[in-house]
Amino acid sequence: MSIVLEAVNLTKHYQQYTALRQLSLSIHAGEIFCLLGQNGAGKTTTINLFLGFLEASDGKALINGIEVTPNNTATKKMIAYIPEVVQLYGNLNGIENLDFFSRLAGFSYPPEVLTAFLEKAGLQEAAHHKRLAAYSKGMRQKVGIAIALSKNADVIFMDEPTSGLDPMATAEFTTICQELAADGKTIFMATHDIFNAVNVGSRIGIMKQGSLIHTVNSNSISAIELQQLYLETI
Ligand SMILES: Nc1ncnc2c1ncn2[C@@H]1O[C@H](COP(=O)(O)OP(=O)(O)OP(=O)(O)O)[C@@H](O)[C@H]1O
Repeated sequence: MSIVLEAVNLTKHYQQYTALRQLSLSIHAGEIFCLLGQNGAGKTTTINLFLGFLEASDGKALINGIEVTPNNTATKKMIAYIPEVVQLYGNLNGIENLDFFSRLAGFSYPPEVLTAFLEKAGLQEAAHHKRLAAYSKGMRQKVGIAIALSKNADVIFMDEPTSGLDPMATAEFTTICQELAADGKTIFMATHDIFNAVNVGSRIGIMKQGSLIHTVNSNSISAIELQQLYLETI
């Protein structure tokens, strides 16, 4: 499998403070990588460096072998970002939001294709024509996933995707992520949800104070063991 995301000694300083310290990591196509760590451990900083929202102080972030910082426009086309709360237009419905945001990214699709993206993202058809203001957090997230699909992104970054989701919505979210990964999409998520990380992730990283301390394969560890390792690490 090809390496889609790569960090090479990736480092970020804010004045004297080091938020990310020499992160080296390779993530392959079809992987779901979950990054755990306490508040302030450096998870969002890592994502922001891959997104090109921040410039590295040292080292580099690469997407499909292309370094992010000097090639921001090219790498942005390969990725999508789903924040903790997906910002959409409350007075537009699901289809209209998807149409708007996919056009912003330079794509124009007929209604049946937009519908297919929403279905692939797990949004029930009955909701497609409802105004976003009536959507739950899980439904908004599905529109976010549909936008990522419409952009043809290879990599989807997610920040705290399961926070505030009920167990049913979390289980649905897990299934959708696994389907996306089976289609070859790469998912990188920052999360505090240890149980979900074991369930959905193919690999899990644990960060402490800007350093990646452990990476483990999810099939080699139980949720209880991961929780133990996490508590010993942080
Ligand atoms: N713009 C900034 N200026 C100064 N320090 C910053 C800035 N952004 C982040 N930091 C610091 O960098 C560290 C890492 O922050 P980051 O947001 O990456 O953590 P996190 O692991 O995502 O935390 P959380 O789980 O709370 O989202 C924190 O100590 C934070 O205060």
